[in-house]
Amino acid sequence: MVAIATDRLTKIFDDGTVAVDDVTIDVRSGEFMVLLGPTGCGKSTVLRLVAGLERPTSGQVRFDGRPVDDIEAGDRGIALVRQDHALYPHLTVAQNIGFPLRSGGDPGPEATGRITEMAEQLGIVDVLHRLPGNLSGGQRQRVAIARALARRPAAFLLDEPLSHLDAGMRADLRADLTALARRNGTTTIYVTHDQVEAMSMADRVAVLRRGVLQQIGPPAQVYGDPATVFVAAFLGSPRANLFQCAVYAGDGRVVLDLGTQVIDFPPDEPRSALLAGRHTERATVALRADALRPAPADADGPVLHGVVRAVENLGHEVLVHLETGGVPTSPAESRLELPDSVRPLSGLLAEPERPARGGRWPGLGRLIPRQRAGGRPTARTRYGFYPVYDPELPDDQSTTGDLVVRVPVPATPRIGDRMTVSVDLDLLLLFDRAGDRIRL
Ligand SMILES: Nc1ncnc2c1ncn2[C@@H]1O[C@H](COP(=O)(O)OP(=O)(O)OP(=O)(O)O)[C@@H](O)[C@H]1O
Repeated sequence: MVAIATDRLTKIFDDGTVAVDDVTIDVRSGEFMVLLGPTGCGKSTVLRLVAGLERPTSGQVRFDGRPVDDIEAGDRGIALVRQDHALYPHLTVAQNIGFPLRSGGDPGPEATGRITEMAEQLGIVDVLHRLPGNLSGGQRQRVAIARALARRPAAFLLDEPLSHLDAGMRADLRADLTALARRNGTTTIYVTHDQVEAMSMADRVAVLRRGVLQQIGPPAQVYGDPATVFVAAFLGSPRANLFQCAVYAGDGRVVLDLGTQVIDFPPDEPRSALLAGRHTERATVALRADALRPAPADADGPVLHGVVRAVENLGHEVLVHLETGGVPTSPAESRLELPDSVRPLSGLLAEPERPARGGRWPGLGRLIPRQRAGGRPTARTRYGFYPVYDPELPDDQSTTGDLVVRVPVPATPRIGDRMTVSVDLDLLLLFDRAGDRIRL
């Protein structure tokens, strides 16, 4: 099977849209690579460039190390399946699967054997004689996949092939497709905006945002060790809780100041020393539900307190939304770039309002949510606004000021209850104002 590489691939469309921006990805022979990102991030364009359906503005696509710029799409030996499966309506399932074999000049009996083999692998033997119009959406997509794989392509490209299907069919086909690709050892590039598909199917996942590659790695690594705040926010269900904070070190304490409360770090350890070196820096703290555990109100160690605002019962567990007074920034408002916000905080601290050294916690309580005319709370600090959230995340994926915590069903609290959660500092993720990870 072929190894596919994109080398500094860039695609700028005639209208000036930069769809793919300097993307370098190596897909190993036989690997299942998932391109993941929100709509419009350039996933399909990368796929179309690999397939030869678009020409790059700059950069190269290579198969087994050889540039394929001069090879037409039809001669690249790859199969492409999209969500709109485009079967021939007047041909039976068997004829559809066999179609590429016929045009490829395969002898009859061999083609018939291959059709049966593919139908068996995709669980559609029973419908071989039917016309596509008499199939379910899931069956049609299975036929499209069987047809694409029938002529043993060197690589298999799939563009959101499951997005039209209902949840049950999607889950079935997801598992079958992964097993099929692995069994045949086909190099596969699979495009999706669905993180569950990415996490469950990929050998490695490449996360794209606005045409730029954010991170590439095995799913568990990208989830657990995200390189950017965008990746942290995009992967995971429930979504990571993102809060603005300021690093504060003084009086023998190292804290992340969330405005109305703080996350304490034990003072005598290496990561606290690292953090202390960032004293007064503004950052984003990402807390996944995995990092939070209900705790007694007087628990030792780093904790956050809140009031239960909503309870989502998922059957096996409960997601509790806690109002903690933390400061989110809406995606729309994160576009704000006030002139102040590009000035280093140290400079601002040098100004007359600078708090006295060694005094009480001047940083605490400075991050106060303030209601603006538009009604949305925004970060209001003495240091100005704070555009740390990602405008690319659609509204339903953006965070509110809530902290979402998993709670076992028997311990379900009521709305209005006060709750304390302990914070696992090993799982706490911190990002600088550019959205890049601060590794502690
Ligand atoms: N032919 C074109 N001309 C101009 N702009 C284009 C063209 N094709 C795509 N784009 C733009 O390029 C960007 C990337 O598009 P692309 O389809 O690759 O994204 P995507 O991540 O696959 O999104 P989706 O999941 O919605 O398909 C988008 O802003 C899109 O509008």
